[in-house]
Amino acid sequence: MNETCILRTDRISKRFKHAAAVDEVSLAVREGTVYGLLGPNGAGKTTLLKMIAGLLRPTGGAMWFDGKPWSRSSLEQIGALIESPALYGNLTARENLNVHTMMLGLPERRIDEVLETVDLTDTGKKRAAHFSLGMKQRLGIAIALLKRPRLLILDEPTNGLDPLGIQELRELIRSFPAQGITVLLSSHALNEVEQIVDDIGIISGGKLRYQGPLDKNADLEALFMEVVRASDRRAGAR
Ligand SMILES: Nc1ncnc2c1ncn2[C@@H]1O[C@H](COP(=O)(O)OP(=O)(O)OP(=O)(O)O)[C@@H](O)[C@H]1O
Repeated sequence: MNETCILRTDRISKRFKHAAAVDEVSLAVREGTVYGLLGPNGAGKTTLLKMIAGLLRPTGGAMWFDGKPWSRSSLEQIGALIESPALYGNLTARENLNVHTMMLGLPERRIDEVLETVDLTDTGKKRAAHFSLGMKQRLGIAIALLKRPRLLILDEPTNGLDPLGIQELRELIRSFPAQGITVLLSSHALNEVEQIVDDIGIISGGKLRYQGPLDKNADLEALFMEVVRASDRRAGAR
């Protein structure tokens, strides 16, 4: 994959005490695509995304954003929703967004723009605590979009959503590349990912086992099982 990459990691690692949660992972996320990071529970997906989003410090390797070494200033162009969105339950969607626009020093009109993008313009006086899970996710994404990121990181975005919520989120995510936003998301729901992503990376035991464009005719589940089982066998043989 030699096209322009908005993000590259070069053998990035994160060790907690003596165990490597992420072990020399080299990701290549092409600009203008949706990249799906797949892996079983505990594979290292969240840890990897947290390093890219500046929430955890790598213990090894390097990261490149937009062709330059990753630095704190890269975060001005990286939006992230990792784990559940941090919302004020007693505030409306607009009020939640207002807190963030003030903190970021952004004009208030951004609020209307992002509400429109995530289709939450009509929630009026409803407080976030009373939102459905799908609405909370979309408000979390709206917050991440406020600063107009070029890369949006979403950790398990469809987790816990009902089929309608999943469908709405899928359409939203698919609309991002056309708006100049590259998406890097993690998931273990293969059938959902299959319909959203352009490229996939399969991670297990902290290592990237496979990376490439998703072949729409290929059986993703079979590929996933093969890659993860082979890595389990290698781990068992050690
Ligand atoms: N702060 C921490 N301290 C010690 N170990 C950690 C810490 N955070 C994660 N780990 C370990 O790192 C490994 C990878 O965890 P991580 O949450 O990144 O996986 P994941 O692929 O996101 O899993 P899931 O799909 O279950 O969320 C796990 O073995 C986990 O126990």
